[in-house]
Amino acid sequence: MYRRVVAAPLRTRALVQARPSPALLFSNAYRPAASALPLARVTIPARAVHARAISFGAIPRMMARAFRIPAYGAAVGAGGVGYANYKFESVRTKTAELFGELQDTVSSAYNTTADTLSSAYDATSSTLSSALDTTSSTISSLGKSASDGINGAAAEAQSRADAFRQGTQEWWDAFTTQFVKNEQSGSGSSGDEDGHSGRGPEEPQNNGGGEEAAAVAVAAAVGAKLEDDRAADPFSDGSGPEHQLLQLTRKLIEIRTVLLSIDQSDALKLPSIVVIGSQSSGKSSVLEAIVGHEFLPKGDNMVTRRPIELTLIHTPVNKASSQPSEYGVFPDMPHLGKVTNFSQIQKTLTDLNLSVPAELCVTDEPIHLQIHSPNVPDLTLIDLPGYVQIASMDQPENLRESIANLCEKYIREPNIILAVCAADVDLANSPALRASRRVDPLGNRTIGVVTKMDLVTPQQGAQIIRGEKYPLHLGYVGVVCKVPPKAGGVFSSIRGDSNTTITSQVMKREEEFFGGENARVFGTRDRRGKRLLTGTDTLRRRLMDVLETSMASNLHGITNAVQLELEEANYQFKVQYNDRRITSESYVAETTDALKARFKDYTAQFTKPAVRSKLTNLLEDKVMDILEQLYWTDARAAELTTLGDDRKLATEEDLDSYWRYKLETASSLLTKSGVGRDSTNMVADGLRGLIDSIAQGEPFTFHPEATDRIVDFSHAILRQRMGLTADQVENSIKPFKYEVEIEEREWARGRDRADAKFSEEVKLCDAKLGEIRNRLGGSRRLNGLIKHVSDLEKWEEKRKNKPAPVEGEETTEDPAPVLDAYRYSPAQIIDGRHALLLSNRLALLKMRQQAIRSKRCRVGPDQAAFCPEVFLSVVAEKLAYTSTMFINIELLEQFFYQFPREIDSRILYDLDRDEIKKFALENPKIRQHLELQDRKDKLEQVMRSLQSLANLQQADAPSGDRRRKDGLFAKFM
Ligand SMILES: Nc1nc2c(ncn2[C@@H]2O[C@H](COP(=O)(O)OP(=O)(O)OP(=O)(O)O)[C@@H](O)[C@H]2O)c(=O)[nH]1
Repeated sequence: MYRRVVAAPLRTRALVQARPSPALLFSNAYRPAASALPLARVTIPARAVHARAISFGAIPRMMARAFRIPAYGAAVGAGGVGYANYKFESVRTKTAELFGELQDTVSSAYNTTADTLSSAYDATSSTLSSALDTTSSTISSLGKSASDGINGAAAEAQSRADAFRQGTQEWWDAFTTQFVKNEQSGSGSSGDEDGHSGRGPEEPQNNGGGEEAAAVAVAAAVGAKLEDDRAADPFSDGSGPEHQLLQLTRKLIEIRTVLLSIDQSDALKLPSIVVIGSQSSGKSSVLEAIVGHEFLPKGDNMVTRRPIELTLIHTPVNKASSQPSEYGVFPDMPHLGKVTNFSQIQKTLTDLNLSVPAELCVTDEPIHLQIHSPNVPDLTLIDLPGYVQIASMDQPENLRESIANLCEKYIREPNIILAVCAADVDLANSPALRASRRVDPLGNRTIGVVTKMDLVTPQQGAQIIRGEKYPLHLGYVGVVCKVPPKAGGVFSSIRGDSNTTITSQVMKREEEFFGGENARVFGTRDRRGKRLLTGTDTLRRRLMDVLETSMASNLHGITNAVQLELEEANYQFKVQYNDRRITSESYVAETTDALKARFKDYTAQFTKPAVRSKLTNLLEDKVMDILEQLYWTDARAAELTTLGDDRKLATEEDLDSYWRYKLETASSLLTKSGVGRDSTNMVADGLRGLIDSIAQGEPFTFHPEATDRIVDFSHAILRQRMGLTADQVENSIKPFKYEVEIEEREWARGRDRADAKFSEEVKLCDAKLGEIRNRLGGSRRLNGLIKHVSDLEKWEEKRKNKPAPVEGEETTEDPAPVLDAYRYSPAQIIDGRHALLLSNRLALLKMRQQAIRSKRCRVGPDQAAFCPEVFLSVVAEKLAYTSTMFINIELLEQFFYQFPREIDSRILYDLDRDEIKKFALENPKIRQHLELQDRKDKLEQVMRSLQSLANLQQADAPSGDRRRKDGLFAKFM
């Protein structure tokens, strides 16, 4: 169906024309000089070697296809010669038609062939002469009539085209080489390219004549080369029509995979081959024979529970590459990578199947597996759970129905059905055939595979695959897929035997079974005159052909559907995203940039004045605590205010040492209160709050894991810096623990701040008192309650201070102020106690505020003992100032430097491709954007592939059209 045109070099053509015609060669008259041949080869230009890779393999294959010449025919002997005679007639007629097409190819291939033959002749030069003599005498003994026949056939061919002669010359060269070889070895191969033995009873058994010899020779040359080619690469990737066919199938399989990843709608589906059959009918054995490895789950406990979508990808052997040429890939589990061990593939498949709970038993969630191998054809196959007759006790009741529904879903159009039936079970009972008939009554897309042919007699087997009882348009193929047991009863398999695949073992066994004596039975034809199809190899090739044809016939519909989907996707992309393309990577980069920018904005809260002010507030709160602890609770507190008003006391030196020590204690309490730790904690808490707030805003609400990461690493930075910072701060304020020098200006500022702080405190107390007042219902009630609580406390005090009673003396108890007890609830009593405290505190605060505002406190730092509030406020400010400097250097600057870098390294660079993708898809808006973009891209990719397929078909138009115009599956009619 494909034609290649290769221009032959002039010198080569001349050489071809110098060869004798086949007619002459078959006659007794021709006696080639043994020495002349090698001499002739020497003249072939070296560059012609290059042509071998392109065209040498194509000739025998095409010839074999065209002539259907059995390679086995090469066996020299009377039987073989008889068969050759029969074939030669068809050779003679078909060659004339085909040589027109083949001429150019053959001519160009001449260089290569001649080159090959040259070396072959060199190697056999010593025996060539005698071999040719033997040949000639054999031909001679076959009779003159045969010779005439040959001459006639050749003359007819010669009259049809000059080119035919040139091509024939080529074939003669091939023939002579092979013939000599066969003469020497006395052996030949058997079977045609479809795997048939080609030894059917209808074939003539004529044993004599030169025609037979010619046919034997051509068949031998073609067959041997075909076998050579197959051995090198059974699904050749070389040039030539088969290559194009494979390209077409492969491209369609690629397209199918992309389409499946876009969506599962039926409109965008290219066909696949679905394997159905009852349990133990041999489905797995057939698939494994096709793949060449034992890799499917095995076991009694219904181990196939999910559809296994198998994509076989033919990969040519690349000896130079260190990469494995044979491996499996689970696309849904990329972390597994290339699995080269097929036992591992089997284990993974078993685990994936058994992950379906026993109570469910089957599910329609498929497992995807790709197998790359030089030994597999490009195919897509779906293995389904086997039909069961009745569910066992531990299986769900509706199992039969579930499996049937699952198969029903997969055998819908456009899929091709591979209905597997065992030969030893009546086809009438085959659930696979029954299911396929429902959806494909004519069997237009059903291939029957009859397994276990060895379990019935050849006659019965042949009868089944004739398909007369249950006809299928695509027919039946009989196979024997059980791998022969090794000595010791163990099935031989690929494991531990790298040179033998299951395929070769199965093929060997099938060759024995369908060949030999059984060849008479299986070599017959069915009612439509078609050969019975037998053997796994035939099945493989048939599947390739059917899949390719089916896919190609779906091409038009798919192209239209893809075009429509693409237009819609383009429109949506324009409308929704204004054609703006994004990637997961760009989204991550944008997000981290935004995070850094937001972080920078927020850091404005951490300027030095801002931190200083916060620290000052912290320390002033401490000051208030110290004042309360040392002064406000001191019974002599009022005394200090009075002393301050005493004009006789000029400086604090004139003051009672009690107040001077008190001031020192207060100063010490403040400077030794853990300022380093507290101030560092305060700033670090501020930073934590900042990070929490920016990491929780959009878009991080969609990325909980990333948020946790940010929080974790920012906290880690802080933890790392905090100890050091606290120590540094503590060291820096150490001098203030011994001496505090105060300037006038500082004192004045401290006084103002102390005054303000007291005002604040007064306000707070007022507010609290106001709350209690409101709760009680007015000032009168508040005052009454305060008085009552005060009396109560006095009574309690008195009672506490009362001396212990002397034994024997009568004791008298002062009555508690119970009168008002019934007027207040316990909660009000508690409020009353608070109110009493607050009013006392208010009185004190107001008194001390007066002191702070007094003339004395305005004088300056030498009056510090009179005005501890002002002094402590100044110290607090100094501590805050110094602490801020060191916190800024040791903590803030470090954090501001490290945090953005950590964002880059922990989010931007630390994520691998999958994590980046996962991150982007977490954001629903981005996911929609990416999904639409991905869909559009894939549809465009599919459109491009479809376009290139159209080009491929156009390039192949003459033969391709011929086949297509006959309609779907025309080649199998
Ligand atoms: N004699 C003979 N036995 C075969 C042949 N093909 C398969 N078997 C045997 O039949 C049994 C079932 O074969 P499988 O390939 O596991 O059948 P299956 O349809 O995949 O079975 P389930 O996965 O259980 O549905 C195995 O013991 C095979 O060895 C054959 O051509 N001849």
